[in-house]
Amino acid sequence: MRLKKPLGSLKDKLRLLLFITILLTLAIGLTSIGLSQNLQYKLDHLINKDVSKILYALELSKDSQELELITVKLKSFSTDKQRVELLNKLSEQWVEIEKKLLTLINLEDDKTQIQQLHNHLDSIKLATEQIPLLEQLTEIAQEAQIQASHLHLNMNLIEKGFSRAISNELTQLDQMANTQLSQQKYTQLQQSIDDHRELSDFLHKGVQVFRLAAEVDEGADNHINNQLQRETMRHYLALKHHSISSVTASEIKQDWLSQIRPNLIGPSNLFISSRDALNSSRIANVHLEIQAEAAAEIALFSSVLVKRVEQQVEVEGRQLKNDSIAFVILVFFAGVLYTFLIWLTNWHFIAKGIIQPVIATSNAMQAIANEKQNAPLPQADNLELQQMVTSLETLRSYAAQVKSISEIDGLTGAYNRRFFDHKLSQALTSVVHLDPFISIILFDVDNFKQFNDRYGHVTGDQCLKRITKAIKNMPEMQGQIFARFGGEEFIVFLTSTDNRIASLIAELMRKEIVKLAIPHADSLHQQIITISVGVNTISSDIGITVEELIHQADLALYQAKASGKNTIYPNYLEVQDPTCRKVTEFKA
Ligand SMILES: Nc1nc2c(ncn2[C@@H]2O[C@H](COP(=O)(O)OP(=O)(O)OP(=O)(O)O)[C@@H](O)[C@H]2O)c(=O)[nH]1
Repeated sequence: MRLKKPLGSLKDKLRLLLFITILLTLAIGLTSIGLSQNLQYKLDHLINKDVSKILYALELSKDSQELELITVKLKSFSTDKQRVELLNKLSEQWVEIEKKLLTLINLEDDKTQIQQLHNHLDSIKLATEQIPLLEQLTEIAQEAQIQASHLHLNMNLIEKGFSRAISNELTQLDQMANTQLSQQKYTQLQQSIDDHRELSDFLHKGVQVFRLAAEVDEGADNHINNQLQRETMRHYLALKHHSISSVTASEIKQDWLSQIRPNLIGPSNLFISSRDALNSSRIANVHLEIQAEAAAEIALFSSVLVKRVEQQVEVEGRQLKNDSIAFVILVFFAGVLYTFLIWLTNWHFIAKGIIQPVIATSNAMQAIANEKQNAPLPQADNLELQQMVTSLETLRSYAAQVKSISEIDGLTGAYNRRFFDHKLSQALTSVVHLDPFISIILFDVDNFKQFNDRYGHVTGDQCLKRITKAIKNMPEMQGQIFARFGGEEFIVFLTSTDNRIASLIAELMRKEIVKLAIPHADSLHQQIITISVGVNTISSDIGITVEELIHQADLALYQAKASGKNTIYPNYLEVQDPTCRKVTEFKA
């Protein structure tokens, strides 16, 4: 057997509705907050992280390029002050680059990128560690450079002095030769000519030495400078071993050789200084290249990072746009769903649970008030409504009882006088328009006082009940208003029934009572209960009141009584059939 589902309370349902609404509101609210925070986070990430990353990466690239520029300048500085300034700038630039790398590490989420940034930090460390060495190398290079320049200058001055002195000596020899020629001192002249030639050769060789020494370049390749050195030394040796017979020229020779020698052979001669300058600046340049390479790598990394973050920003921006659209759509549909659910729950709980039952109850009450006993009651789907329906059922039951009380005679079960009057009044109102005739049958139990007196009131009551039952069960009485008129008097009214038919029915009624054969010792008619019947008929075109109609029926009854009882007396106001008045025709 299927168990009936217990009804829930509307109050509980409304509480549940409130709970669901709060839950729904909270769910939608929390989801919206969550989604908007997610969007906010993404936006923050885009603006604060990605954009900052691009800015720092761009600055990093710029700083790295500046550092490269410093390394280039450091390869060709001219003064020591400039060198020191450039080296300081180099250190500062590395510090700046390091700071930006650290900021980028903080901004970066990608582990590979972070690792790369750390690698660059390591190369910065190496580069900065090399700066003191670079300082030394550039200093040595510069000193060697200065030394070489100094020697060049020295050689230049010696060359000028040498050329001037030898030229003077040659001029003097020329003059001496001219004098000897004029004096025709041919032997001496020959000696002067020889001395002049020797000195001229010496000058020529010396000029060769100076020319070669001047070609030594600190910027040139060591191979070239070595060749120059060999060449110079060869010419120097030739100069040194140049034979000069003149004592004076020989002294001049020795003097100039002693001046030239330290510059070419000394501990820090022109070639050594040039090589030192070249080598030191070469090593410094290698170190500067390493620095420049590290900077270039950082610059390259920065530009790649910028591109990558730009692409990331583009993707994230697109994603953010899509997320924003999705968020708006989601919130819109959540709102629609929320409204729909609120409407649905309201409809279910308020419209269906309250308004519809109230209307149904109102209709049911209206029906009860209109005495429609079979009117449907509302369908209960909650406890409160169930209580209301139960009350309505009770009310309907009470209404039915009241109706019954107000219409039915308590003893006999026939209609009562009030109901009869009401129905007759209605019939009289309608008969004017519809019924051609309306007849009243009024009967009274004969000698009932004596019956009561002899058999008692209880038996009298039973007698009245049997009479009522017998009359009610007559086929002719079906659908007719049969009422207890008062005491032992009963009344019937028959619509659309003329006096003749009504009289026939009245006679059948009288016979029905006779048939009952209720013993009545004091009756003059076979010592059984009998009735006397008065019939009154009116036609529809006669305006008559209920009281008058009944009064006429009462007069007919009186006539029946007066005629010896157990008889009927038909009265018809508009007499069409005179035989109707002949009471004897109906006698049993
Ligand atoms: N048992 C009983 N008697 C009733 C009831 N109502 C009225 N009666 C009695 O009916 C009797 C009517 O008496 P009467 O008016 O003298 O009429 P009657 O004796 O029938 O005489 P007639 O009408 O001339 O034949 C009274 O004795 C009433 O007490 C009732 O409900 N039960």
